[in-house]
Amino acid sequence: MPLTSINDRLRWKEKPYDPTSPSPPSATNSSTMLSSSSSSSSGPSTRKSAPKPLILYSPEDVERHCPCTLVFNVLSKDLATRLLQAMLIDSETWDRNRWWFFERMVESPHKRSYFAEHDDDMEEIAGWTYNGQKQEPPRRFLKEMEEAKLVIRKIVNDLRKTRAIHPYEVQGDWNCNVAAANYYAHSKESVGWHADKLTYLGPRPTIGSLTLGATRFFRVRKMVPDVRNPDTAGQLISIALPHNSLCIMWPPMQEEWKHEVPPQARVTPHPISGTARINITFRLRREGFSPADTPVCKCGIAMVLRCVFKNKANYGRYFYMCYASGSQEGRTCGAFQWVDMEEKLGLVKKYSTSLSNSSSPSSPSSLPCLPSPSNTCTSITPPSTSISSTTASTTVAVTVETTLESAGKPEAVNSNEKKLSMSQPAICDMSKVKDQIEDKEQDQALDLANELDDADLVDLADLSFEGISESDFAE
Ligand SMILES: O=C(O)CCC(=O)C(=O)O
Ligand SMILES: [Fe+2]
Repeated sequence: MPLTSINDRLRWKEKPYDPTSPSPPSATNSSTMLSSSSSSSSGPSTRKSAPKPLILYSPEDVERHCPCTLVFNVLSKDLATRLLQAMLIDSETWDRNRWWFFERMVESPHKRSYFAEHDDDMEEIAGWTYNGQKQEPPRRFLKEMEEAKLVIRKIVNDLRKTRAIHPYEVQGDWNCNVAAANYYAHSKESVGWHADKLTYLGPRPTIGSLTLGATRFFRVRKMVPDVRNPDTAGQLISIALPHNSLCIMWPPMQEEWKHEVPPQARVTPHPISGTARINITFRLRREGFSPADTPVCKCGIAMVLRCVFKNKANYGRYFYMCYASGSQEGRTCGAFQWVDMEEKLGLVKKYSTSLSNSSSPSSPSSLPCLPSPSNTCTSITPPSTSISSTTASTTVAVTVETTLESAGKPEAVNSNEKKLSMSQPAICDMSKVKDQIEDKEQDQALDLANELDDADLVDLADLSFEGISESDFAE
């Protein structure tokens, strides 16, 4: 019988024991494990300056530490079993991703396939380019995937009603019309550090990631220092994902965080799949971000849409860049172009007072919520608040008005948060954020996050490195 309430599903009574965990869950209530021991794959956790890794088992802890929601027992037991069985059969004909890594062709340490809901989606996905290469035509959603999609769509949309929706996100209902599926045969199969590509999903996507079969750790780390807690930049967070769990990655997960499924020493076999794990990421193929809307560089290959997270001056701006290096022996034409996301999304902007920290019109730092101190928009003061425009402070007063009619009046979603109204002006007082942290500290935290990337190159060179290897070619 399917569980009916989200609250039921968010509660997981039995925590699975995973022998590969450095700190297996205890019988006590505490499900957040703090451990300084490094996990099976080396990485930033070994660095002296890196904050201690966290290992999370409970939805409450996941919600607290990263922009993800974990839902246990998401499908009925029967549907989860049928879907796992159908995907195991289907996965026999899936393939590994291949791409150029410097001068050699490498392949992903897992198998992968794409699925589409409708015929139009099929045609469009057939035009998608990943790793600078045209993809195999997608498969049609299996009948069990259609069933799962309905459940996942409802959960995501119900939760979205309780969250602040950024103007760049899809407005109205979220749908999952495409899916990428991964097959990890055993504990050593993995996917490296990456963020899911925005090219065809658009900015600030929501992704529903379903796990079937063996429990694996899903690791996330924040690349952008949290202005309220810069020490956590680069912190490794491992989340145990058991059979029939849904991990919803909310924005700005793909802009500001990276994720991976690391190799493990061993996994506890699942009764149906043994050591294998199937993952299905349900996604929304977004209007305005089709191959026809994507610029092509001199290499004749679709460029990739990305967001700046390292450079402070351009932080949060989107750009297209050449992504041919994965397809032509590591060569790229170096093409680069900024995207005016507000214009692309048809948002109308009004700058109401002075911007002492003047930002480019195309920078989303001119929008409420950015830089985002957390996964939700918490630093929004009511529209009626008057704005100080003293030049010494970094007060940024921005009125944003969108052409979208969908949103209603502002509405409190909890004691601290106000739902962002799309049709009314919203004001973000940056001086409050700025007060909490000196510029220097921000730079240091940003440096730490960047340094951690360099550490990855050394430690994870054979598997993944941000920007170069499998990590960025995963999707
Ligand atoms: O297997 C997982 O949980 C993650 C897969 C993933 O990150 C992807 O497909 O982009
Ligand atoms: Fe991913």
